[in-house]
Amino acid sequence: MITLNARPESVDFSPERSALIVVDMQNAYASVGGYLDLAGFDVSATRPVIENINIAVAAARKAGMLIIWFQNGWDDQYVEAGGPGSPNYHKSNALKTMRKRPELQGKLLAKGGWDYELVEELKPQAGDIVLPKPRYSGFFNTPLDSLLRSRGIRHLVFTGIATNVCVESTLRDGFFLEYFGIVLEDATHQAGPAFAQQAALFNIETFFGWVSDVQTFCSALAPQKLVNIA
Ligand SMILES: C/C(=C/NC(N)=O)C(=O)O
Repeated sequence: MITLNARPESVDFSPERSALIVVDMQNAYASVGGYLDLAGFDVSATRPVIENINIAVAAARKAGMLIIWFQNGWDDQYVEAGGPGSPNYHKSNALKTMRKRPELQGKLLAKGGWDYELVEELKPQAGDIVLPKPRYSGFFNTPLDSLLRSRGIRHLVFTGIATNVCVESTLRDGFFLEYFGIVLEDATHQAGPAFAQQAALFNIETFFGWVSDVQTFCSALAPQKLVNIA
């Protein structure tokens, strides 16, 4: 068992029974020219988040944790997005942006396109799981729950974008399914103003889970050996 310093209190977890979840680190959410940028959200501070995710992934992999990469989006005809009968059709800013700018139709969050791809700095490796998801929560219409249950996984460590949308949605659903959710705050970024990040983290640490950071996570997984030089 490893003890991770976190807010509001430390959490004990076993790396073999935990997964590191990387939420939607696609060009859509982290790159200039991607969906969030085109829809008017600020993506200028996402580079350090990508670096921190790489650090957390390397440490988790070394410690024997399962790595799960989510990719949010739909087929290029947007059948999976739902038509006017779906709230997603009305609330998705990607779908709204494409209705406003028809030249983007088929480009935003469409499987097979650049917007849907993971950013080039992040590369899943053999043994990792890459899961497409059609809605904000990674538990909805995906095999996530059975993949986790069949491996005896109880703790989910979250990184990715956006803290206040897909990260929080997935962590909340996980809470209801009896998973322990932990967010590494400096490996996440919000969609919207800075207060959205603060509000999501407040909700998580107060009601649904725990909040820590990448350095603390890495130190917990690979504690430095103390050398007695006296
Ligand atoms: C706003 C948004 C967030 N997605 C996410 N990955 O958190 C969207 O998909 O429209």
